[in-house]
Amino acid sequence: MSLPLAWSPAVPRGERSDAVARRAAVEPVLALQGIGLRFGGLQVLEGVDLAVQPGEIHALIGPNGAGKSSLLNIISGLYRPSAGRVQLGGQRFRRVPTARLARLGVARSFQNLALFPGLDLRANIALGRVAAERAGLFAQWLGLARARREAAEARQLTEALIQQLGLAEVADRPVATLPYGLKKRVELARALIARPRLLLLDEPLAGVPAEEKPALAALIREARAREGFGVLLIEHDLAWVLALADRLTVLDRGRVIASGAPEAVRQDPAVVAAYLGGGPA
Ligand SMILES: Nc1ncnc2c1ncn2[C@@H]1O[C@H](COP(=O)(O)OP(=O)(O)OP(=O)(O)O)[C@@H](O)[C@H]1O
Repeated sequence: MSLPLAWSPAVPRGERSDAVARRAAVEPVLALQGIGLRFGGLQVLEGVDLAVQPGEIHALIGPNGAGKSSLLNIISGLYRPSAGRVQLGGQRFRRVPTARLARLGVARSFQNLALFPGLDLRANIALGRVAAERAGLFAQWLGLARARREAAEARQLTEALIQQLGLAEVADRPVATLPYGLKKRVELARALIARPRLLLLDEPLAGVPAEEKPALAALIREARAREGFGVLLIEHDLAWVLALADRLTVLDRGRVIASGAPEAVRQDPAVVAAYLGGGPA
């Protein structure tokens, strides 16, 4: 028996680029060791181990209330785990320093869009670069060489992403006037402009019209192949998870009940039982 799901329409899975293969030889972009989380008497997570390799799209799935968002909040420093360590950018943390996330190579998109509706799309994307800039505001004000170089690079990257994500025709429009599917692309572009090593995506396809999902999923895969970053995503649309992810980790009531390639996980009896018992996530 396997999860009652049809495989999604083909997303080009693509060959992993040489750059991705080279980076795959190095350490994981994210490693969680023995993560536990308690809220009062509620044990939300317990003994969670998980690693994301460079160039890997890793999906975190599980029934409602399994602890997926809490785990993402721990990785981005919003929650402090009650046990375990998070390894990011070669460093191990009990609590990840949120203010240093960009410097640690992490970018995150949110379930509810966090865009500036009055600003045009180009400005929204460029803002994603600010946290990753090395030259401080003072250097920018002084017009120092490094700051000028970074500003030029940010403009180039913005334009490249606008092209790559198919946003050229709407680049000058205020984000508020864009349909939801395009707003999701802007949010993806804003995360990508920081050139992350780890991209955290919270329900990247939620609310996107069905006919636009294949294109958005393909854009995520293409960006990953081009840049070689690792992705950890939460997505409730399981058909798309199976099409997008290279690897799945399944949480149920705060514990990892399965981890592996999508086809193997899909047939795992514990996973089937968790979903059938609790209803699809
Ligand atoms: N800040 C908090 N305070 C208290 N309890 C919390 C907090 N955040 C999460 N929880 C609890 O932790 C458990 C896991 O919630 P979480 O949102 O992480 O699950 P999830 O797998 O993301 O669920 P869903 O798929 O429904 O979004 C739930 O019982 C939730 O009520």
